[in-house]
Amino acid sequence: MSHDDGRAIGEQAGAGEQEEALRSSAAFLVDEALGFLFPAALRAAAEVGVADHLATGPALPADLAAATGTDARNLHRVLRLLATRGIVAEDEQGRFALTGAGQALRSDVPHSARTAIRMLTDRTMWGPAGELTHCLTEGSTAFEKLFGMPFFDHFAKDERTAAVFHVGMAAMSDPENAPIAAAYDFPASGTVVDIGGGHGGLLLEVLRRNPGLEGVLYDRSHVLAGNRLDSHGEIAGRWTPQDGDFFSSVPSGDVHLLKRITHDWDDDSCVTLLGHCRSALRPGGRILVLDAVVPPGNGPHQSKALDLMMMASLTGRERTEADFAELFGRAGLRLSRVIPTSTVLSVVEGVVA
Ligand SMILES: C[S@@+](CC[C@H](N)C(=O)[O-])C[C@H]1O[C@@H](n2cnc3c(N)ncnc32)[C@H](O)[C@@H]1O
Repeated sequence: MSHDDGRAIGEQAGAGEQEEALRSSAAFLVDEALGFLFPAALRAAAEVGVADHLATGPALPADLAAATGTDARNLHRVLRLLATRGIVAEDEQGRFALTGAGQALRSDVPHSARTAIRMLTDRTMWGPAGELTHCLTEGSTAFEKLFGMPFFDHFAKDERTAAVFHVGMAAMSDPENAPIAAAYDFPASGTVVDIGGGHGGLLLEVLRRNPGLEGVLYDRSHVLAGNRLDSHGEIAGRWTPQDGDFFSSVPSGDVHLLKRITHDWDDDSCVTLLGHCRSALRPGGRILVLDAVVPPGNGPHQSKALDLMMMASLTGRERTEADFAELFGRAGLRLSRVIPTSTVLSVVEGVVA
């Protein structure tokens, strides 16, 4: 939220007016600093499963507390803050109900955001974000300072955080997968390789829409174990899981998908990875980077926030179209098209140069 019209204080007339403007600006900044408590409340509500207990209708905090095994007075305080942002609404009898936005906090609805919220506000994300100053002064990731190893190495060693991350990542991706699969005109036949495909939600949508295609889900073995494709009989026999390290090699195919992969990594690592894709691409093949393209200007965009998560927890960054063109060029590829989708992500298409 922007506070004023962007004019510098000195441009506003009169000392009294200047002081008033500063008073109001200071109050604005304090409110902004307190803003971190909203995701904290959202996290708490997601953790204890408040929304699942509101699925059948409004409830008093005392009843909700009994159902969730929480402290009634403290739960009321959390709900009161969530109500200020339209997640729940309190009625005149003091009962809280889910709003339209709040429905997506339930676990039992399609595209539930509950596990995505738990992942995005987990201590593996929240801790490093609180150490952004380290990134500024040292120019390096805060994750390693706090956890002693790189982000994905930690998940390979710690089952709890791995489950939180990969389940949450699949949930965050879930509403994006069908629109992305629909936005691109895939070839009628051939092999699509989803590189770092996680639990496979995108590959599932691509294979469903394109019955002539086969797929490979490529990721670490502990991630593949949680894949969603096994439970979808309609694509049985048309896909294989493949375990590997994408910095060593990638499976060959006609279309390589990289969804929310390049933003995790620094430029040199991306060039290595894109180079492996280029070598493994069959003649006439394409690489589809599915990431946000940071728009110019001062307007808000999810990529500008996520970029700081990449800075704090990983070595990557969100990129502009020019950044992608440069990366592709360094890997012997040519950026052929950028196709916007109805999600925050675009399809950035690359072909062999
Ligand atoms: C940000 S997640 C994106 C997952 C999925 N593409 C999506 O959009 O939901 C990054 C994925 O890259 C995988 N990954 C990270 N390092 C890898 C490596 N060296 N080799 C293979 N996969 C890797 C992770 O396990 C994870 O599934």
